[in-house]
Amino acid sequence: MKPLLIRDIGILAGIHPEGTAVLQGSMMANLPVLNDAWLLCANGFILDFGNMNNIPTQLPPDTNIFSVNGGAIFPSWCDSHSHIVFAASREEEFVMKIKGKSYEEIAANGGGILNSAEKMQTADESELYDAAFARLNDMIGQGTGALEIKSGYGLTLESELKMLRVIKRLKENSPIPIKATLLAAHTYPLAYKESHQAYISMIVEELLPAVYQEGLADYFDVFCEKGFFSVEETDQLLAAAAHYGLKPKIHANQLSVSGGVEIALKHKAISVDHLEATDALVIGSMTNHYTIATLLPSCSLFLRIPYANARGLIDANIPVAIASDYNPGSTPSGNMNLVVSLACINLRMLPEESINAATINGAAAMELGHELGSITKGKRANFFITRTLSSIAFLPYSFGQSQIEHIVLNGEFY
Ligand SMILES: N=CN[C@@H](CCC(=O)O)C(=O)O
Ligand SMILES: [Zn+2]
Repeated sequence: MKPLLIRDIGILAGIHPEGTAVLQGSMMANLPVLNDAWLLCANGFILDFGNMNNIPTQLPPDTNIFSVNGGAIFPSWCDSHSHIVFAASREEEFVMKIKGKSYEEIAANGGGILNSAEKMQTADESELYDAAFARLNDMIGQGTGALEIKSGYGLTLESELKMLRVIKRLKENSPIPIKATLLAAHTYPLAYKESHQAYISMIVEELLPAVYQEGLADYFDVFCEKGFFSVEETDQLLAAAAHYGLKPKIHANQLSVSGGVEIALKHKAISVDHLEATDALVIGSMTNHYTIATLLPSCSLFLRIPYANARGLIDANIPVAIASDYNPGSTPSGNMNLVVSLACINLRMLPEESINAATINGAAAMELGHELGSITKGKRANFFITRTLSSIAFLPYSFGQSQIEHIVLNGEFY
């Protein structure tokens, strides 16, 4: 791998100082930039950067020199919440929603997660892998440079393991870091509708030990919601997962104020995700914890549900990340550029706040902050190069229109 010097960078964005772990409160609006810059990468990492006035004259041998002619560079998006392993799309539910059915009504009639789970039972593992790899590739092309992927469409021992093995293969073959999350507690399979404890026992006594043995998961997730998993069931599951060293990243308060946030905080969750239904009490309970609030504005757009109270969370000094939630039901899109625009438009986050939420705070929500999420010396050289931008704000402002011209991963053009 040859060293790479990029020159004539109009805006080099996200040059957070070494050691910046996560941003909260007013710091979220601080996106440090350098204008008229160069950037040097070697062995897959960021070696140095500076102003064009001081471009290095002594370069490592064989350095490739590339001018971006005034284009901007941003650290790759760190997408900390996705469900990209699935067997089939669900556009029939999309049409049902257009005709007036709600997400809950569709789910209660065997659609939703159960619809995906039924198809997962018979899905071929290598076909699942190929389809997920194609989605991953699309996301990388849209600027994503780190990704979390959940199971949760298996809902049986065999199918959850099948999904996690697909994620493991994606991890092994992906050019970007991937974190795996066990989400067997996504919904109750029909057979367990009246015997929740039997399904929980399967997760605790069979699935968790098997997942641990094969090293298939980094995190544990529960959909804590009315009609899905109760607070008590979530508590029980998170305690069991902790025995296997799996920290929580949970779905909470998507459809109602569920108590999921408080139980996640009790178990020291890395993040609580969704929060479309969040009142002042929930925000109050999150202050003085390190748990990140991961907001998913494309899900609100697609389901026509309320948007999370990002301003309330930021004003209460809670670190906010944003992520795609790419899945076949509530968010069939993994485009983080759109997520960043929606965060500005509908979460009323400033462009700087949105970009930080999708980069450095997204990395923190996957415990990858030491290697990703900013343009910092020593970090992995994952970033994207855009056309010339009149300002940082132009990126989210030009919503739905890609400004990306090149992707660099591990210090090489992708
Ligand atoms: N809410 C739970 N899980 C997914 C949707 C799953 C589905 O509908 O397939 C979400 O994050 O939105
Ligand atoms: Zn989700």
